[in-house]
Amino acid sequence: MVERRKPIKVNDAVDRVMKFAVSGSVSYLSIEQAYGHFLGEDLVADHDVPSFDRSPYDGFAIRSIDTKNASHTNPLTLEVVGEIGAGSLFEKTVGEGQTVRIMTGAQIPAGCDAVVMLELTQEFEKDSKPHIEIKRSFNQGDNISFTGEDTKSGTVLATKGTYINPGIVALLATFGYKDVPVSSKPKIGVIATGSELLEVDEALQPGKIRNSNAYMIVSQIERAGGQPVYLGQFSDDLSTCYTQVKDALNKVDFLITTGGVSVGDYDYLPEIYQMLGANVLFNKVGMRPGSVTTIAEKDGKLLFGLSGNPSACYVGFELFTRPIIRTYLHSNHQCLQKVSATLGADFLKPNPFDRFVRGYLSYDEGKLTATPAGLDKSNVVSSLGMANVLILLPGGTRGYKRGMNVKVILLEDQTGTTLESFLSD
Ligand SMILES: Nc1nc2c(c(=O)[nH]1)N[C@H]1C(S)=C(S)[C@@H](COP(=O)(O)OP(=O)(O)OC[C@H]3O[C@@H](n4cnc5c(N)ncnc54)[C@H](O)[C@@H]3O)O[C@H]1N2
Ligand code: MOO
Ligand SMILES: [Mg+2]
Repeated sequence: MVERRKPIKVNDAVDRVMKFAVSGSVSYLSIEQAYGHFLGEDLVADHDVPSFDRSPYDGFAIRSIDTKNASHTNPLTLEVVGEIGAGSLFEKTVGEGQTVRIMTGAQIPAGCDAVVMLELTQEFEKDSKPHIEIKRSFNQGDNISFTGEDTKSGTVLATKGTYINPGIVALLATFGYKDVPVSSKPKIGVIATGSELLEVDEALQPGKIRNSNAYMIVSQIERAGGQPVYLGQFSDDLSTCYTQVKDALNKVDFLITTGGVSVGDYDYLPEIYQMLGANVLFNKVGMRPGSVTTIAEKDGKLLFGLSGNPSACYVGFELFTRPIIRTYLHSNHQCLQKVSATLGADFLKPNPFDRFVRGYLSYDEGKLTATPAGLDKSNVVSSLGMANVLILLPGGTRGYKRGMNVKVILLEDQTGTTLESFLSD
């Protein structure tokens, strides 16, 4: 009689795995390479931005006091005593009745406290000297971009573990990070098991399939921020698979295997964990797909035994491996975000287990709709291509009808959420 496995709840499973989460080290990359990595330390402004009062317009820097009585009927004439573009300085102090032609981004000259846009002035020559006419008054500070108005020195602009998007790259450059401290990516080994597996460039043969999981998982690792180390595909042979898994553990931070975790004659992973003396955290989860997901730990190193079925493999990775990767990268938003959406199609099949249905989000007049992406079986691959969310349908006796409110897990989001909020939502 085959062992009967006792399923645990998805949240308990996530919690058990996360007890073994560790953070990695910090290394340096040039700013050109930093995009797509994760900050290895807090990004703190070490100077005010801007670091000097500057003009937000092309125009004239003036002393507002001079314009006190200026109006349409009483135009004010000022002598233009200089001209500065961005990056240049006006070295003298501007005096009464004087102005300096100034370009966007240039430092406000000493003596001036406001800027008039070019369009509001009339330029002319008097006594062979350039002058302007202004027909309204200005207040102190009008049209000045003040020191520190963008950000003040000492402000934490992004915390350690933040995903480096193009905006973060702009901040890194602003604060002079030629070399950027980044979280070192965890090395994650990938082994595919199965005697039915063909290489991706092999022609189909009777009873065989191409190994899609390995390439899918490698991409999921990259999307999550890890560094995949593909170690190959192996036939269902106990001693080969054992040796491969044992050797792999010395080379990587975590190891993912796909296939061989169920109760079939050639499902060797449970035996391999036993031979390794690994501590199996669970081998059955109350979820579909991915109920056979098995996770073990050997000397603190996690072994993710993901299902061979493509959709089950995919979901198991996003729920259990991704938060481990993000923790390694120092993120405190390790888990994928959950948001509310309207279910876009009936899903009438009830199931005692929680379902994670591959779906896609659409945005209809500000309303989020999540629609199942295709056939919802754990052995299908076709529904994965369109999936950008997992629609969470809690287990129970009822089916779900179009229009109902559901939670969805955002697969492509980089912000994430805390473990606490993921588990409580
Ligand atoms: N008697 C039972 N049978 C099964 C149970 C069960 O509880 N009792 N669980 C079913 C569930 S649920 C799943 S999910 C699968 C899990 O199977 P394994 O993780 O042991 O994976 P395999 O047996 O190796 O393969 C399953 C399936 O996936 C295909 N596969 C495997 N590797 C790949 C790959 N790299 N790329 C693409 N496809 C792959 C393989 O050909 C099989 O079709 O077990 C059920 N059975
Ligand atoms: O682990 Mo299986 O995916 O529940 O189908
Ligand atoms: Mg099997």
